[in-house]
Amino acid sequence: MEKIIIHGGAHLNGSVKIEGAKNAVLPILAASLLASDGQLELDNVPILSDVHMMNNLLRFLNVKVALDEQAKTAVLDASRELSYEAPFKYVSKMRASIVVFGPLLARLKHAKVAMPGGCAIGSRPIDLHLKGLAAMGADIQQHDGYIEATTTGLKGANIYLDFPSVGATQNIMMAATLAVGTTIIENVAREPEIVDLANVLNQMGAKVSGAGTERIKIIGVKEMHGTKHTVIQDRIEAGTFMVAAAATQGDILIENAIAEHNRPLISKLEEMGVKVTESAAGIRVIGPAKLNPIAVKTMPHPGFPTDMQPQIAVLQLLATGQSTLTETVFENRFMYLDELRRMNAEFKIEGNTAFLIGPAKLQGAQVAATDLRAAAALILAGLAAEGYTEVTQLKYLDRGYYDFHQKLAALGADIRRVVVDDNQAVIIPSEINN
Ligand SMILES: CC(=O)N[C@H]1[C@@H](OP(=O)(O)OP(=O)(O)OC[C@H]2O[C@@H](n3ccc(=O)[nH]c3=O)[C@H](O)[C@@H]2O)O[C@H](CO)[C@@H](O)[C@@H]1O
Ligand SMILES: C=C(OP(=O)(O)O)C(=O)O
Repeated sequence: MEKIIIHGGAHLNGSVKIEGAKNAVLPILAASLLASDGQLELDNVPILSDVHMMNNLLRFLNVKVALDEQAKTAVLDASRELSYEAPFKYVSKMRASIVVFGPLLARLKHAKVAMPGGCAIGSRPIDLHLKGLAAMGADIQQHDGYIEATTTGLKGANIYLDFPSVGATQNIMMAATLAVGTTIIENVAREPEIVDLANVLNQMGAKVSGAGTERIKIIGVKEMHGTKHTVIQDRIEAGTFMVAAAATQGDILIENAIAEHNRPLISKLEEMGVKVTESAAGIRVIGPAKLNPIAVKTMPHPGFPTDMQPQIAVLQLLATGQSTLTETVFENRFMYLDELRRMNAEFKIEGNTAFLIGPAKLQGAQVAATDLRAAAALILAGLAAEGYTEVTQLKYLDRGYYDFHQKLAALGADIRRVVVDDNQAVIIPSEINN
């Protein structure tokens, strides 16, 4: 087993570089399935366990995938005959694997994908994905833990999403690229990662317009081909380091972070009294001695991102006074708060709102991550706590953060990642970088 051990109290200082976005690269990797000709060449690929998982799934589907971990590039060739079936083994650990469904169906007229797994933050149904694909002429059956769809050929349709689901928008958008006729999707997700995917699709020969607005139009084309693309920066990783600076009275320049993608977080940090400056070099964040309490409510983009909810909670706990945190996107994303209670956090939860009582005098403890962003939040809490914090279940952290403890150590944190035996004795420092 591995764990991260943090001795809290350091004021983080310096600059940190942000990786390509997990939530952009995963659907873009899946989009490679649409190219019957040429290679999709990607730069700024984050080296994460989710990326390895998506690549393994694509390899199983007979896509040729070459990942260069040093150069952070990936080259994908889906010009060979593809398989239509994604078995449970390849999709069980990653929710995002469902985004192969739309491209497979569009390219092969047949897709069979096991119901995906992922972090336990909510029930995460896929009804909106399926409703959209059915409107385009897919015949969809659910059986034996699989969703299977066939079609004689997808046709353009008018689709309204009841909720601006990121995955449903991506799946339907990708399926529509090779459909006959025009598809209009309304009430779509507007996340920057949707825009990045639309840009790649257009470079691959698709005709997608409106990404980033509430309505996306896709005019179907006959064939798509490879292209070159640089994945956008990870706004959630950037946001996590912004909170790290704010929580430790630190001073961090988050290099190459895109402020435009992090407006709701920047606005909330400023409300708390954190100094945020934007420049061509990135975003500089200086944490004050005293933080103001605030109210935060997660919303689809451009609202406050649910993927920053556990991290901002740590900051709210450190603020002087009571803050509120309302989660409207996922129904079960407060599990990490019970772990923070071990570190002396005080809160109460009523419905989908947590009342966080500050200023918490956080103390080091042994805690276990319950999901990806919970892992980041527990580490942030450890940085601000008195004494030693040990965080386990690092498989969640590795889904979305590359080199996290090394990046924090380079900023002055007293943090290390170790392998321990069953008696919790340290065997060796971990060789793992992410
Ligand atoms: C790989 C990736 O990009 N993951 C992100 C993506 O997940 P993901 O694409 O799974 O998130 P969605 O936007 O689809 O889900 C948002 C909400 O809609 C619900 N829903 C979704 C689809 C559906 O068919 N039916 C339905 O009810 C979900 O249960 C959830 O409550 O967006 C989330 C919301 O910003 C982020 O937290 C995830 O990090
Ligand atoms: C919830 C997340 O990701 P996923 O949708 O891949 O589980 C996340 O990135 O915080």
